[in-house]
Amino acid sequence: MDTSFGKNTISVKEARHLINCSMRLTGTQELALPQAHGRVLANAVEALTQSPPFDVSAMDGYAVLAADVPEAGVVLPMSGASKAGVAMVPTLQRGTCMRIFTGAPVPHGANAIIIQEDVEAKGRQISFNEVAIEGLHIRKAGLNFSKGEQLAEKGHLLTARDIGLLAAAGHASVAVFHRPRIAVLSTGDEVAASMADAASGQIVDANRPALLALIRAWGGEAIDLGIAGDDDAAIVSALDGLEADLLLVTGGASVGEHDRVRPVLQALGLRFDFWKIRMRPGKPLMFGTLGAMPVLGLPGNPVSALVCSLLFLKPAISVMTGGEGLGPEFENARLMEPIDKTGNRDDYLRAMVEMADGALAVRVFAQQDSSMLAVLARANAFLFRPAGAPPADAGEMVKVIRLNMVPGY
Ligand SMILES: Nc1nc2c(c(=O)[nH]1)N[C@H]1C(S)=C(S)[C@@H](COP(=O)(O)OP(=O)(O)OC[C@H]3O[C@@H](n4cnc5c(N)ncnc54)[C@H](O)[C@@H]3O)O[C@H]1N2
Ligand code: MOO
Repeated sequence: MDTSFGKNTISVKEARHLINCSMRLTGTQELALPQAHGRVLANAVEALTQSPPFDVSAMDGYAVLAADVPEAGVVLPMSGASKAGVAMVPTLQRGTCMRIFTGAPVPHGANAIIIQEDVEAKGRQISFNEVAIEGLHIRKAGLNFSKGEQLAEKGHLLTARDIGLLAAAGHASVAVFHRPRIAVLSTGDEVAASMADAASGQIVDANRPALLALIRAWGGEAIDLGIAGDDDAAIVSALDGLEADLLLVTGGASVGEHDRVRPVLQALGLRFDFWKIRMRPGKPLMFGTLGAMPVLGLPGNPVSALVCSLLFLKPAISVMTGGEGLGPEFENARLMEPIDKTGNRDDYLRAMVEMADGALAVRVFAQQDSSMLAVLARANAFLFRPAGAPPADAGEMVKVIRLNMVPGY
């Protein structure tokens, strides 16, 4: 634990571990399937029924016993029909055929479907222009899934595809984790809520809107605490009565005497786990707990705040909803242009990746200032360089994080 607030810095991995360890699992609730979209499953889900429930036809045509149509030119009388949705499965008499429609149960005694384009119907006499092969155009019972088969794992984020699948498997509702309640407070005398509110010398708050959006995209319930200026009373009042699973504060994490967040939180009883990590951008990240509530203090620079969100907030939300709290995925890419050596912090450089000769290629933006949200918004990747990495030439392999692989980022 760093209580000196000055010299010691910890690695991204250590910081993520400390943050994740402080996250508590939210409770669970049962939600009707359409409402469960985007939520995280609290239990594994099994099929309550098999699909299809019985052998069904995949085509409109005629059901036959394959042995009755061993060659083209056979003529069979039509003895009835099988339609989708009927309660009774009909029985096919040998030496006859039955009209059948897509999704209808295959009659007992039939084992092949000849599509209607391959027959000539003269009244009830059906002439087959194709040979019947056993199993042709039949979807066997349980082809899609069988009863009791596990269809989704605990911790899975439900997509629209899952919702359809679980409905087909007989579920009307599922147990999901509550959305973690995550509060966001922007700080700083210079920060205004909008252009209309901005006095001379102020800038418009970028971090709070972006963080609120990320919280929602990553499965949390966002609580907007607004903006507090650099004065103790405003910060205390913004936090008054707050009940949240995590508090995010942006700005005021650094060392200036106007950076009031840290001293105020400390006066309120915040127990610090760390302050400062070996990464760029995002060095002055702080983390601790205020009573039972974890508090993540993000740097005020917008790019720093958003890089830290990807590396720490997303995993933290995942832990609170039963996930493993892993960091973003790295992929290999070939450098298109040389890059400089890295300093004593891990670097997350704003970059562009593209496909070249079937593999990822990457180049970094010339401007990497952590205030430049315009560059971050244009970037589609971070190029990761570990602290102390030497210069790298065009053609060398490097690690990248593709931003369009991260939902909502
Ligand atoms: N002497 C030192 N100065 C600084 C250090 C340091 O180690 N020694 N670290 C620098 C680094 S790195 C960062 S990152 C910033 C972090 O500063 P704070 O977290 O205290 O943030 P502020 O000073 O309040 O703001 C920094 C920057 O970001 C703008 N900002 C703040 N909030 C918002 C917001 N909600 N929306 C848009 N922009 C925001 C603010 O106006 C400043 O320009 O400290 C360095 N300084
Ligand atoms: O770490 Mo600061 O976030 O470099 O700008």
